[in-house]
Amino acid sequence: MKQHYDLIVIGAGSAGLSVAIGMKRLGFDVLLIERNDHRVGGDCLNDGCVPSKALIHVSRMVHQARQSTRFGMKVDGDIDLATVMQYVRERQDIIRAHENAAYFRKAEGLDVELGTARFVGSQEIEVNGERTSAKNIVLCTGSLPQTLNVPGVEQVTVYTHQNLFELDQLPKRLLVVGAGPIGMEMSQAFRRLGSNVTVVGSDDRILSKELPDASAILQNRLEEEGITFRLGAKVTAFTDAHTAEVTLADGETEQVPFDVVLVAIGRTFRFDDLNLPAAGIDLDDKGRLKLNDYLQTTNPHVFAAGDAAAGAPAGARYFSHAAELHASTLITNLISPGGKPFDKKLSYDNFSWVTFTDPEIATFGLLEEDLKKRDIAFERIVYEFAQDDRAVVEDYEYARMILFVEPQSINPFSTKIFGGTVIAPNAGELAQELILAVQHKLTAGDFFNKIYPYPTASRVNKNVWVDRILEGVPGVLKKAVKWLY
Ligand SMILES: Cc1cc2nc3c(=O)[nH]c(=O)nc-3n(C[C@H](O)[C@H](O)[C@H](O)COP(=O)(O)OP(=O)(O)OC[C@H]3O[C@@H](n4cnc5c(N)ncnc54)[C@H](O)[C@@H]3O)c2cc1C
Ligand SMILES: NC(=O)c1ccc[n+]([C@@H]2O[C@H](COP(=O)([O-])OP(=O)(O)OC[C@H]3O[C@@H](n4cnc5c(N)ncnc54)[C@H](O)[C@@H]3O)[C@@H](O)[C@H]2O)c1
Repeated sequence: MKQHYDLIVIGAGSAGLSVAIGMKRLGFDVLLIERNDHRVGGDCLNDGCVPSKALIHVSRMVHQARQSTRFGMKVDGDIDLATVMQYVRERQDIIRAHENAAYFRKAEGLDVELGTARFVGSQEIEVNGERTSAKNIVLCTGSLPQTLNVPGVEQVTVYTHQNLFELDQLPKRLLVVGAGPIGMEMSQAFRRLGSNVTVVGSDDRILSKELPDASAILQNRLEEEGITFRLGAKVTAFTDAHTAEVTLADGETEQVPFDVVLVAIGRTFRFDDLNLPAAGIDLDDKGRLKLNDYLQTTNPHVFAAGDAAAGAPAGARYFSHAAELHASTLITNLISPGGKPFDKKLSYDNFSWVTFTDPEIATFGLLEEDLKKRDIAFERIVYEFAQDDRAVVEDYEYARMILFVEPQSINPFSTKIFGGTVIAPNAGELAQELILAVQHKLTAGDFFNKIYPYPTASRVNKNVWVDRILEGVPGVLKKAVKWLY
């Protein structure tokens, strides 16, 4: 470790790796600090995206195998969770082979220090008993699962995403507290692997950050798969190590027995070990880093990226690709000589995310509430997949696309998309064209004039426009065309 760097990055998760590698490749002298080698890759690799998506993959295979009994196949027996988790760990190890301290030192020439960093001055850090400083420092320290503080919780082994993937026996009864993305992805995965799953969610619908259409379609599918929901409800106590007292929406209470309880009720932060006061870095009233539009803390030399940037004025987005967006925004600003007036503000206008349930939910661009808040005139168009041949042959007619688009004008080909949601199998892939369309202001005509091979699933991206365009051609134009014919 040197005495001084151009940049110090604390935390080697999605955010820290993007900032550190990006700046190093641009020729800067960068120190990356992470608690220990096993944490390199952060939540995403170790106990977030990667293990959850590997588990979802296995559970989908099991589910599809069971579905084939409909066609006369004989499928029975139970899965062995230890073997499933072995697969999950193998997949993580493949990625870990190129996400570890030794690899980044050799392949990227990064200085990587394994230890817990703390501020000892405005631009000075102490790690492993040694001090170092930098022109700028980026906090990429992530977030933690919120804890469920109810009476009796001390008698319960509470699982969060941090220890869920250590389970080696399938719980017969899984209680999931929280109906957000972790709760929904994991409920379905465990249900498909064979657990009886009950979900307790405090909002009156699942995935309350999504459009109500998406919540309703997904809940219906999950109920068909056998998941039980208690919504508008809360776990108010644990009466013993395997029983939760749930207060329901109508005020009644219900005792819910369980073998394992997974708590996924959002994120929180702990900054105590960083000694932020030594660097003049303030927190906001929610305990998040106080940030401006440029991801700068109250110390002008210290910035934040990734989950740690949840206090940004643009809002909180807890995603690996949000960390990448923060990293590119920061790097652009750090290397541009202009200063504030020319710097890039963090914006989520072109942001998107996917919830990897089956069906998936992909949400992108400006949301309905953004459009209303900004007083932007829009129309909501809905495409039911029941009209699509591919959806019919593959049995997903329930799927739906909702787009927020410019109001119909004299030229129906010119309509642009502001944003929307697709709920369908592989919605994350179907939506990629739409995401590009939002970002590059493509028009209805661009989709209408594209020849989509029949019957690709993404033909829906054209079909959503067809009726609107044909009906939108002005009558006088139709008459003129007929007269000329
Ligand atoms: C179950 C689950 C599934 C998810 N699925 C997806 C998904 O499919 N797609 C998606 O985009 N997002 C997903 N996410 C969210 C995504 O994992 C996070 O948004 C992302 O990992 C955040 O990255 P980060 O770099 O900000 O933080 P982290 O990955 O948490 O990294 C922060 C690092 O900082 C280190 N650190 C903290 N303090 C110090 C210190 N003082 N000194 C040294 N090191 C320190 C920590 O050890 C940690 O490794 C999921 C999350 C969970 C929990
Ligand atoms: N596919 C993906 O990209 C993906 C997958 C998983 C997680 N993530 C990220 O991880 C973050 C954390 O996920 P999460 O699901 O924990 O958080 P979340 O905040 O998105 O959802 C938690 C849900 O729990 C509810 N809740 C809060 N307190 C409760 C209580 N006491 N009892 C019952 N319900 C309660 C909340 O109202 C909310 O609906 C998400 O914001 C998401 O960005 C992303």
